[in-house]
Amino acid sequence: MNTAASTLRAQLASDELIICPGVQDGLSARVCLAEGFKTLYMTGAGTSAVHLGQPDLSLLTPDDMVRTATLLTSVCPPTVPVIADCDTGYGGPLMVRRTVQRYIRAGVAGLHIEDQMLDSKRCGHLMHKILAPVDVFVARIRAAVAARKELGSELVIIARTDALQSEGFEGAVKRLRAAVEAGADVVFLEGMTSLEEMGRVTEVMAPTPCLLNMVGGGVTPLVDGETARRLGFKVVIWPCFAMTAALVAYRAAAAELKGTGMLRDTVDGETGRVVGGIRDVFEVCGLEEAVAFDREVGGAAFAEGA
Ligand SMILES: C[C@](O)(C(=O)O)[C@H](CC(=O)O)C(=O)O
Repeated sequence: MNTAASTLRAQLASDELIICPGVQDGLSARVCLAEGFKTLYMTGAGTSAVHLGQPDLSLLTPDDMVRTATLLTSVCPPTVPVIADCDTGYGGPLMVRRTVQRYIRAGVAGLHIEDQMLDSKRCGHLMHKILAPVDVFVARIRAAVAARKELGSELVIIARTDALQSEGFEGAVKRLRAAVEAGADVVFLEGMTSLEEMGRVTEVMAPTPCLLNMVGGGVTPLVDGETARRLGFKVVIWPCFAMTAALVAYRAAAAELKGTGMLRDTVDGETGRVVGGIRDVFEVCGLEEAVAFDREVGGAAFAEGA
């Protein structure tokens, strides 16, 4: 049987650039599936902002993350793998092992583990990050690799370093090399600040595939898919995609409701349907398929439709 992890491995082995929108809830995932994305990214920042209403500052627990992972994998077919943020692994090697195994059991196909300190961990595009010593980072990667082996999983392990800010390019690359030696499949240099750095990391880390993190309003210049490919990247994540789109839309709708006491429908000129109306939302969430399934297995509740 093809698992999501084996699908992700096949994507990594192909010529295609893997572009992953960042999602943190069922609706944002459904919208991306409908748009035809083949891989999704579960963002910690988005999970923190959307589920907790908190900034990306080490407030997430493994339970928060496993819950989000489970809801995402439950709406994705195994042909659409989910790559999940695993932050620092949330503790020492034993906690990393437990977390990684919970992610595997939740159906996650790939995850990244970083080298910030657990108690001061923050979004990689904020300042004054504090790094864990390299041997602590390597132990996290080794724990993830061992956890994968114990479950006979094909999970893709991505090593992320946040060392660029404090140790410079060479220091960061040293950490990535140590992580690859420990068994990481993909590397992620966080917080790059120039196209030059972006091209250099893929060159020096080859043949290990590199992940590029595109954060709106962050420190890394934003590039399109073609440029990312030309710079040598294999995976690109856009972690803020769903939360940014939601924030902008929430603000506009909140201002309208507050200002006028009502929200006007937007009607699609072609179909006459209300854009974002309740039927639109339910259909993105699989209304038709759910009704058909119920009918096919002999259920009577939706025999006349819904
Ligand atoms: C990739 C990331 O870890 C995430 O949580 O999605 C964040 C993104 C963000 O905070 O905007 C990061 O880059 O640290």
